[in-house]
Amino acid sequence: MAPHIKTKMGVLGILKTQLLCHLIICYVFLVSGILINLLQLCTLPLWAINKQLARKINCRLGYSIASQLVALLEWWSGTACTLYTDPESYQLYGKENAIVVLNHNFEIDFLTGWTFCERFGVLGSSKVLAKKELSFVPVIGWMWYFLEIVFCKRKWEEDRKTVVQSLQNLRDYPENFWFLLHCEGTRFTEKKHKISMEVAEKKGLPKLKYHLLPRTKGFCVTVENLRGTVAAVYDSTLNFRNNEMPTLLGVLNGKKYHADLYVRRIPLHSIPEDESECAQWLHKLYQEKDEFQEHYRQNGCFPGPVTSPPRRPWSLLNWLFWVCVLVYPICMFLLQMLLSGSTVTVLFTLLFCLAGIWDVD
Ligand SMILES: CC/C=C\C/C=C\C/C=C\C/C=C\C/C=C\C/C=C\CCC(=O)SCCNC(=O)CCNC(=O)[C@H](O)C(C)(C)COP(=O)(O)OP(=O)(O)OC[C@H]1O[C@@H](n2cnc3c(N)ncnc32)[C@H](O)[C@@H]1OP(=O)(O)O
Ligand SMILES: CCCCCCCCCCCCCCCC(=O)OC[C@@H](O)COP(=O)(O)O
Repeated sequence: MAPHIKTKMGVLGILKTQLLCHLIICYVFLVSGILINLLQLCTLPLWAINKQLARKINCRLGYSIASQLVALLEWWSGTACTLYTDPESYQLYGKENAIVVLNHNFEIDFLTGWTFCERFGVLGSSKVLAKKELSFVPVIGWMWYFLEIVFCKRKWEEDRKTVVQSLQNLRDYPENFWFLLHCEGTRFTEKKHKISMEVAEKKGLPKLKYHLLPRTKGFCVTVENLRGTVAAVYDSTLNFRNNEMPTLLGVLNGKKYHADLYVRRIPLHSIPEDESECAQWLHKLYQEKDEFQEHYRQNGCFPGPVTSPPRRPWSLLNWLFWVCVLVYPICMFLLQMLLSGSTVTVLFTLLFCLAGIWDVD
């Protein structure tokens, strides 16, 4: 490689680890996010007049928030996303509603999931059965309120009514959506795995090596309420190459990961209607998922053909748009402070700028 190219890449790499860059990224995300949340609030009166139009507008607004984090993964960190799936199913991704059943092992599961949504054009309308606490997270949680995300307290007696109602609301959703379910209900840890396998033993269910015992209520109620609306279940298993445990901070620092996602499309009509049979079906699915994980450990890849979807420019363009809109005013503000003539203001501004440039490593 020519030395000047190597140096250029090195400079970019160093830039990605700089606190100042991180501060700018966070500032752009937070300020644009709050602005978009406010715009979403403005669509409230429209819901009464034209609900479907309000939903479509909110999908676009939601896209503008979520795709910034996606841009961070696919453009800033350059993380590669490989999809293992059969070509016939590939043709249908993004063109139908689906329930996505995904393992939950990594901090950036949600971001990788979003990245696949982006590549198949369903990012703005993507849904999830999420824990209630996430609805209070500024920007993302508030955005989710307008995107009709289904929240649960993970106490079935309290959730039953609200989850069913929220799922019923999605029956006439005007955009194709993927509904994500982490049936394990929480992120995998060795401790949780041990407890969950004790539950499996008590219930006479086969042990799982790589997954927690799935909670079946959420899955069964989702299948029941979205039957006729959703075409298939996408059984998805995610791993990262080289046993990496990726983090959001790693992504922010520009660290490149490699995600491998194995997806099987299972038509919804092949899933039993009876609740206990449906639960049994899910347990069997998780035993199969365990086998796929074993295959990955043994071979470093999933079975089946590789058909990686290309990244699209929209997430990057949206991000650059917000950077242009929001970085200029803050630069002007800092300049004004520096030119203010007040020693205290100038000192504080300089200190602030230096703190940003300072290399914490
Ligand atoms: C082509 C590309 C394809 C795919 C691309 C991939 C993805 C993209 C898709 C979409 C992206 C969209 C969005 C992504 C963005 C963000 C996501 C972010 C965050 C979400 C993460 C979460 O919040 S996870 C937590 C919340 N979700 C869940 O919990 C869902 C699963 N849980 C359930 O379904 C539960 O049933 C419930 C929540 C509905 C109710 O829970 P509860 O516990 O009250 O009731 P249960 O009946 O389920 O449980 C009690 C029974 O469980 C037994 N038990 C006790 N202890 C355990 C244990 N440790 N493990 C297992 N089981 C246990 C207990 O004995 C009870 O048994 P019974 O026999 O009595 O029923
Ligand atoms: C651009 C600058 C970066 C700004 C930071 C953005 C942060 C976005 C946070 C979005 C959070 C959305 C998803 C979080 C996933 C998550 O939290 O899943 C919860 C599950 O594990 C279950 O949790 P638990 O069982 O309670 O451990």
